[in-house]
Amino acid sequence: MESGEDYSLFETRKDKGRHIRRIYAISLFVAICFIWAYRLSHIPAYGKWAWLGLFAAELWSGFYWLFGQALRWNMLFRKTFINRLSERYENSLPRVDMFVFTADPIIEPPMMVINTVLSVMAYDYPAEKLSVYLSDDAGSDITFYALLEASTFAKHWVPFCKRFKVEPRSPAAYFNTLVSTNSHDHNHAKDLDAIKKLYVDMKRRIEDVVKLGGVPSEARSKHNGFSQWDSYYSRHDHDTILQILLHERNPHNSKDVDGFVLPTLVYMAREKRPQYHHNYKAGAINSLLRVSSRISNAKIILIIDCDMYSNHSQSVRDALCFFMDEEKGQEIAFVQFPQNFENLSKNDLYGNAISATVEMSSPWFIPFAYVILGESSSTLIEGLISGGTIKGWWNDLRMWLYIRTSSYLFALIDIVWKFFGRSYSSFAVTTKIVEDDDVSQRYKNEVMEFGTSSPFFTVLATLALLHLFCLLATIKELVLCKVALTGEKMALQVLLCGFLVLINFPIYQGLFLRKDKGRLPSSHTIKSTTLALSACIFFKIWN
Ligand SMILES: O=c1ccn([C@@H]2O[C@H](COP(=O)(O)OP(=O)(O)O[C@H]3O[C@H](CO)[C@@H](O)[C@H](O)[C@H]3O)[C@@H](O)[C@H]2O)c(=O)[nH]1
Ligand SMILES: [Mn+2]
Repeated sequence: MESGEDYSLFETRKDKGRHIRRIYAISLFVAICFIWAYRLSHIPAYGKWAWLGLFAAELWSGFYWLFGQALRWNMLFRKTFINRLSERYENSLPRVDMFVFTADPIIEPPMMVINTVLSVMAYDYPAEKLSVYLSDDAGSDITFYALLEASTFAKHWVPFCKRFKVEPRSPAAYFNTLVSTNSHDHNHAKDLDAIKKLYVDMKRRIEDVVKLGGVPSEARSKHNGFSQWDSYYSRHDHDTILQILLHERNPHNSKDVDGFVLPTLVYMAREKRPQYHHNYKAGAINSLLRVSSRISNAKIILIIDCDMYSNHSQSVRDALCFFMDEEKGQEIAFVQFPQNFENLSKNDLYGNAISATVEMSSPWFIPFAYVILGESSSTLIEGLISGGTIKGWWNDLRMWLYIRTSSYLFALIDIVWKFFGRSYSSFAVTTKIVEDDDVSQRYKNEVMEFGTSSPFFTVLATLALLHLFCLLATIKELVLCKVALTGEKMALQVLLCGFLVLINFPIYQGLFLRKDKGRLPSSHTIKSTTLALSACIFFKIWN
């Protein structure tokens, strides 16, 4: 057998710039050590505890940064050769089962779920070898209704994707990319209009059912699958609900409009009883493994959350390049695709928060400045290289600060609670941002999305208002010349507060200025203003 470079189905390359990257990382680490040394060698007599608090924060940020380097120290890039795969194996490709998970028709809207389902049904792969299973942990007939609609829409969508080599194959994501590009191809434009109309009609029907909170009896009577809900007691207490919507053994209802067979499509809500723990997604995977083994029994399984559509039609083939590589395939059991978050930020967020309370003229200022400037410019460059914008980078910086002051705080509270044997966490499923046209418009304009009500936002908004009050108070003192601060300290305070206010700007906008649906709910405006004002009054009296 041939072997080597020109034969393998994938190759692994090292990062070319790794030496520069490492030297840079080391220099940043040295600067961080200097910051720690400064904190330890300059402990003041007055305000000792605040100083040590800062040291603790910097120690944590420093270690956090250090752990992050583990991902960057030895970066590897992998490339697959799908042409070689199809040259050798096109006629003997293995079956692939695809598991999609959903758990709540409100938090995870059925439209989002079926867009994910459709994106994997339309993979560029022999359809008779593909099966899609939707696990619904809410056991919701609304989700089942949406999947039924999707099975009909797939008959048009899958051939459309193949005809025009559509990318990405989630209909919502694809239609979003079209806003700017005008099609010159007459056939394409005509078919596009038709498919869009089908999609919009389906979307309206599904959203009507969601608004209604149940499937109307007319729609129910069209499919006997709904009868499985007759014995349904609650989402925590029901029999197994299993419906095969598309299967090649049912020739009347398994082909697309061009007459080609579609992937198998199955809906499942596993049996649930209050006395047995369901074990979340892991429990659902377990049940689907058993069910799928009786229906399609593929040895390759792709697992995807309902909020993560597949953004490339070749993804299955990419994964197979690893599994089927003659030399190294035997050692590979698991392939992880990178995740891109569209409604958050393009990069993972990392960095450093170091309060620059050291005086600018002191040599100790250098490591502070180096770490802050060095880290922010490298994240900026990294962002720009991977196709981001300056505004996006600035938003990332914001998100990073927001996440650390809200979700980390809640995670800490949760851990403390758990330590005392209680669980406080009510977040079994992460809240998803519902994609509609307004939302995607705001996303394109890089406007932050709040919309939903969450205790996270109260914390964020209260802190943001405190920063604002702090800046106003400092400016007031400056104007009234009440305090004789040295120019340098004052400048730093204004700089720091000003920076925080700038970072928090979208929150003030969300609280007071915006009118759209993505603004902060007015209950938050009232709550956080009250909290921030009472904190101010409290400190005023206390001092
Ligand atoms: O009882 C449950 C709870 C959740 N899910 C599904 O599990 C997936 C992940 O849940 P989500 O709330 O979206 O969690 P995230 O924080 O977004 O998920 C991250 O963290 C999870 C584990 O905590 C991983 O499973 C995910 O892949 C990873 O993206 C979703 O499809 C849910 O529908 C279930 O099927 N059953
Ligand atoms: Mn998720």
